[in-house]
Amino acid sequence: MILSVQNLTFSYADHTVLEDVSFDVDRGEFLSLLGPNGVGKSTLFRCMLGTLTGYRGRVLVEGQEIRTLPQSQRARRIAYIPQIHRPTFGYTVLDTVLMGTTRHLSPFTSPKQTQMEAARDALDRVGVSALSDRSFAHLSGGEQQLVLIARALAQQSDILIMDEPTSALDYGNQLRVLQQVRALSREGYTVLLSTHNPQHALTFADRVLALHQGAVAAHGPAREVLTPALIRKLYRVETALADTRGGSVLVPLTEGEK
Ligand SMILES: Nc1ncnc2c1ncn2[C@@H]1O[C@H](COP(=O)(O)OP(=O)(O)OP(=O)(O)O)[C@@H](O)[C@H]1O
Repeated sequence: MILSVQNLTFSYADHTVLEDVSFDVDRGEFLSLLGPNGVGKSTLFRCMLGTLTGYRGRVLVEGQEIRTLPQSQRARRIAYIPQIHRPTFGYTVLDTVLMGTTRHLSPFTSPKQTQMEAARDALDRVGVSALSDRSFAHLSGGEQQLVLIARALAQQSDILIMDEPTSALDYGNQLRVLQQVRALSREGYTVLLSTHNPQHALTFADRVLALHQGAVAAHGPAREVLTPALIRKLYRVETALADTRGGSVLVPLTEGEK
C-alpha cells in the first residue's frame, strides 16, 4: 500500500465536507474518484496533496503523514496535474515540462543536462516529443493535457493526482488521455483521477471510490461497485449495464424504459 487515508474529516468553517473517509491505494493502482458536483472530490485531493492541512485523521504516503513533509518532499512523492487552462504566456512545450523539474533548480541556474533529459524523456513517454518546440498556448486541449502529464512525470513523483483531466476535451482526446493514464499505471505509477463520467471509470480504472454526502458510498473494483444502484444513488438517474465486446457499458434509460 502506497497511500492510506484514515478517518479523514474536513470542514470549511462550519461546513463539513468530508466525514470519516478512509481508503487505501496500492502502488500501480488506477483509482477513479466519483461523486456528484460539490461532494468534496477536489477537497479530498487538496488534503492528499498537503495543500489543505486543517483536517482530522491521517493522510499517509508510505506511512508518512503528508502535511508533516516539507513542500519539496511532498512534490517528490505526489504530482498534481491540473485541468487545462488557456495560458497567456508564451512558453514552449519543452519549457513547460522543464518547470516540473524546477524544484531541483535555483532561479539563477539554467536547466542542467539531467533535467533536460528528464523533460525530454517525459515528453517521449506520453508520445508528444514531436511538440517540444511548439508554443504550449497554441496546442489543442488534448495535447496540452498530455504535456501537463509529461510535466508531472518530469517532477519524478510516483503518485499522480488528476482532477477531472478530461472535462474540457473532445471525445477522442478524452480516450487518448485516459489510455495514456492507464498505460502509466501499468508502468507502476499510482493514479488517482476524478471524473464526472462513470463510463470512464468502468473502462479504464482498476478501482473506484465513490463519495456521497461527505462519506464513502462505495470502494472496490470498478466492475463490481459500478452498478445501476450506485449510479442512482450518486446522480439520481436510471441506467442499465450492457455487456459488449468492448466491456461493460452503462446505458442511460429514458422515462419509458425504466
Ligand atoms: N475554499 C472554500 N471555502 C468554502 N467552501 C468551499 C471551498 N472550496 C469548496 N467549498 C465547498 O466545499 C464543497 C466541496 O467542494 P469541492 O470543490 O471539493 O467539490 P467537488 O466534488 O470537487 O465538486 P465538482 O465536482 O463540482 O468539481 C462544496 O460545497 C463547495 O462549495
